[in-house]
Amino acid sequence: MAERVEVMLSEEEVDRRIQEIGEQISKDYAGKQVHLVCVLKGGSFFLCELAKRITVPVSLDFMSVSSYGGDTKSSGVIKIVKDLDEPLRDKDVIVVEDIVDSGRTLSYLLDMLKARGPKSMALCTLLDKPDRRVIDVKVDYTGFQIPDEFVVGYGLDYDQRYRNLPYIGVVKFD
Ligand SMILES: O=P(O)(O)OC[C@H]1O[C@H](OP(=O)(O)OP(=O)(O)O)[C@H](O)[C@@H]1O
Ligand SMILES: Nc1nc2[nH]cnc2c(=O)[nH]1
Repeated sequence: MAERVEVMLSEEEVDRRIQEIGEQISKDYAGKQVHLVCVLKGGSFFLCELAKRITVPVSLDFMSVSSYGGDTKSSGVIKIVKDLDEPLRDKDVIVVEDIVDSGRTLSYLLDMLKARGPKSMALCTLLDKPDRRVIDVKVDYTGFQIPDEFVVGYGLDYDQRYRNLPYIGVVKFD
C-alpha cells in the first residue's frame, strides 16, 4: 500500500502564524522574561521556531513524558521520563506543545507544573483539535484549530517518522 502525505497547512502558513504568536507573546510579556517549557518530542520543532520570534528575554527547559499504558491510559495520568532541569518557582512559564487532542496529557501536566509555584503559567500549542476534547484545557495561544484528522510534520510523527516535515500534513494510504 502506497503512503503519501497531503499538505494541510503549508510551510508558509505555519511560519506566518508562528511569527504572529511570537509577536503576541512579546507584547503580552513586555518587561518580563519568559520561561518556555517544551514537551518532547513533538513540541521541539515549534519551540525552536517560536523562541526565535520572541523579543523579550527567553529561557528554555525540556521535559519528556509518557502515558501509563493499560487501564490508566484514558485517565491521562502520565509518567515523567525526563524532568525539567530548573525549578519553576516565580517564573513566567509558557508550556509549548505541538498538539492538544483529548486534552488528557496537558490537563494532567499543567496541574502538576502549577504545583511547583510558577508566577504565571500559560499554554501555547501549534495545533488544537477541539472536536476531540475529553478534558477541558485552557489554551492561551493557538496556532491553528484543525479538524479531527491524524496529522504529521512539524514535530508530529507517524510511527516516529515525518517529524521533520516543515509543514503539517495528513498521511494517506492509496
Ligand atoms: O491531548 P492528548 O490526547 O493528551 O494528546 C496530546 C499529546 O499527544 C502528543 O504527544 P505524543 O504522545 O504523541 O508524544 P511525542 O510528542 O513524543 O510524539 C502531543 O505532543 C501531546 O503531548
Ligand atoms: N502525530 C500525531 N500525534 C497526535 N497526538 C494526538 N493527536 C495527534 C495527531 O493528530 N498526530
